[in-house]
Amino acid sequence: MGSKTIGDATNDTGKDTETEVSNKESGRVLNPEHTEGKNKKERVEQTHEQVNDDIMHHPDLVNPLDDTRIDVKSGFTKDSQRLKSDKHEFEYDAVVLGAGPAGEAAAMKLAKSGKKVVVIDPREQVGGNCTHVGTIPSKALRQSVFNLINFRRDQMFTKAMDYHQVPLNIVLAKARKVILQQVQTHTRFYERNQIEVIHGWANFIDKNTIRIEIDENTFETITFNKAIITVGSRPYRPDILDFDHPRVFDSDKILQMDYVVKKIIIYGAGVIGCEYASIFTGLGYKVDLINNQNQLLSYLDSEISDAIAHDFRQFGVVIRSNEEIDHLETHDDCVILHLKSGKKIKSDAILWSNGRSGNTEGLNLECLGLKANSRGQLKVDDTYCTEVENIYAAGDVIGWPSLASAAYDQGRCAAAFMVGDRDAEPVSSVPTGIYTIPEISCIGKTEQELTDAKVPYEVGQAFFKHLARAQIIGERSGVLKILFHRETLEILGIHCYGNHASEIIHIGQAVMKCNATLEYFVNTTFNYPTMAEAYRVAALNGLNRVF
Ligand SMILES: Cc1cc2nc3c(=O)[nH]c(=O)nc-3n(C[C@H](O)[C@H](O)[C@H](O)COP(=O)(O)OP(=O)(O)OC[C@H]3O[C@@H](n4cnc5c(N)ncnc54)[C@H](O)[C@@H]3O)c2cc1C
Ligand SMILES: NC(=O)c1ccc[n+]([C@@H]2O[C@H](COP(=O)([O-])OP(=O)(O)OC[C@H]3O[C@@H](n4cnc5c(N)ncnc54)[C@H](O)[C@@H]3O)[C@@H](O)[C@H]2O)c1
Repeated sequence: MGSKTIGDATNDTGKDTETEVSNKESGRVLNPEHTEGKNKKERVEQTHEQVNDDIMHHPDLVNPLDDTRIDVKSGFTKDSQRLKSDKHEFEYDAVVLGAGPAGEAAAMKLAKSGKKVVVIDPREQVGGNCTHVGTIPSKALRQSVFNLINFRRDQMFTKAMDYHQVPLNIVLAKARKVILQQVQTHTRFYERNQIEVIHGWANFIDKNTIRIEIDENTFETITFNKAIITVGSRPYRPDILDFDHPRVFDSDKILQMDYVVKKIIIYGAGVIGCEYASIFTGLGYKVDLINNQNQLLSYLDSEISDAIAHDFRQFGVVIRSNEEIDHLETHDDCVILHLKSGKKIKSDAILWSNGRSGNTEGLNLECLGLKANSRGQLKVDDTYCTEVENIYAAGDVIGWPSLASAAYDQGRCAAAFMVGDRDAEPVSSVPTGIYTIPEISCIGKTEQELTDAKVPYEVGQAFFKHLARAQIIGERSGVLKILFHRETLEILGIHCYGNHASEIIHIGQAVMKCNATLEYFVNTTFNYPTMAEAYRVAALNGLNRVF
């Protein structure tokens, strides 16, 4: 990954005097190497060299899209510091490494449980990769493209307007606004809960001490009773690609694309690859989607996987299945992808979207006796505790399911275990929500899984094109499938393809959670016309098959 350069804005703590004072008052110790005399200076420089080496492995943080800085005011004053409730000799009850959804949820739970907690994140603003480069910008971008597609479809507008391409950075204007709003919202959460936030890179010195690199010359050490690692993940970058080349992108860098392309290669047909295939075709780009498997998103219900592949092709995406990169040629005006099968694909740019790696390299985990796996992920038990008893981990850094939705719940649960809540439960069931155009969402078992397990199931389905609401809002494709046990009518899986699928699924999720049967949907009156009516239609369709 790229290195953090001198003057990189991510090093600027930009703290105001109030925060500085409260930091001192909160008892954090400035690194003696930094504050002591000249003899120590050489040692400082040496240490700094080593740290710089570590930083080479840190993710190349993409700065907030908006230049507006938002400082978190910790809310700490001399008299309002949280009282330490645990019996230990450390400065903090808990330290949280990373201010993404997992870190935020952990910090909130710890603070609400009366713990003195500090959050460390090198980014100038809270929200994590989720807010700055992941979920939020990609979903805001998708919404803008979705609006654009609907606008173009509407004959009232297309007659009056010539078709022209819209550059990505213009479409991103809305995303910038959403990011700013999100940062403001989350900043207030930290402030209101009096949680101290330090902007810097954290790494361990031992199991109760962390060093924070605040800027090029300032290090601090803090001591803590318990820690939670929520440092998230970054795009996996193989050595064979030069990500400094202006035509080579990953999902972080793509948000800075400032030129218009006609054609783009997306390498990797996972969730990110498929979501961006929708975004780019919506913008009028020609897309080559390279899949190293024979089916798109093969863990989905196979009818839904076929449906998205069919719709992609209709939009002009060329899906190339069972292919693998051999090498990439880069030129000033194009890239040429050479595949192991001998095919060559020429395009204006490439988006590499083939997995992510946990941000564990710079943490000095060796000093704790912890080792991440080959994807930089940490192993935890059912309480989110690592192999070191006072060190916990949650979110993308522990691997499954690598979703913002789950990261938040995992962070909160981990903190609940840290404070000894008896009713804490680990996250085990997570819906899938894929924001392609149209969306895909599902929960529970697939037909394949039920068939393999020899469960006597039946299917009920509702096609969106028959629903009044869908006709009113102009939805052309979409289906809701309910899989249920043909004897007990227990709901076993729900699969939805179509716009609003990620919202629609939650009705079924709630019903499944209450252990209600398929009959719930026929004995309950739904608002009309709504997309939710699909449940009634699908349930009746399914019941008609039972004999
Ligand atoms: C393009 C894209 C789209 C996505 N869309 C969705 C979606 O629609 N729905 C969904 O549920 N999920 C989605 N995800 C996944 C989601 O963004 C992640 O699962 C989520 O961000 C994980 O949260 P986290 O708290 O574990 O970490 P992150 O959000 O990754 O945050 C970790 C934080 O830790 C900080 N950090 C790193 N190293 C250190 C260190 N040494 N010291 C201190 N702090 C450190 C980082 O700067 C970062 O701010 C998407 C991801 C991508 C890339
Ligand atoms: N709507 C959503 O929920 C959403 C949207 C975008 C991204 N995400 C999350 O982001 C993550 C990344 O998505 P993606 O599409 O890039 O990839 P992916 O996780 O779907 O994997 C794509 C391919 O890369 C491989 N891979 C994954 N990590 C690797 C690594 N470190 N080294 C080598 N190979 C690796 C996988 O085995 C797979 O073949 C996913 O976990 C996904 O859950 C979620």
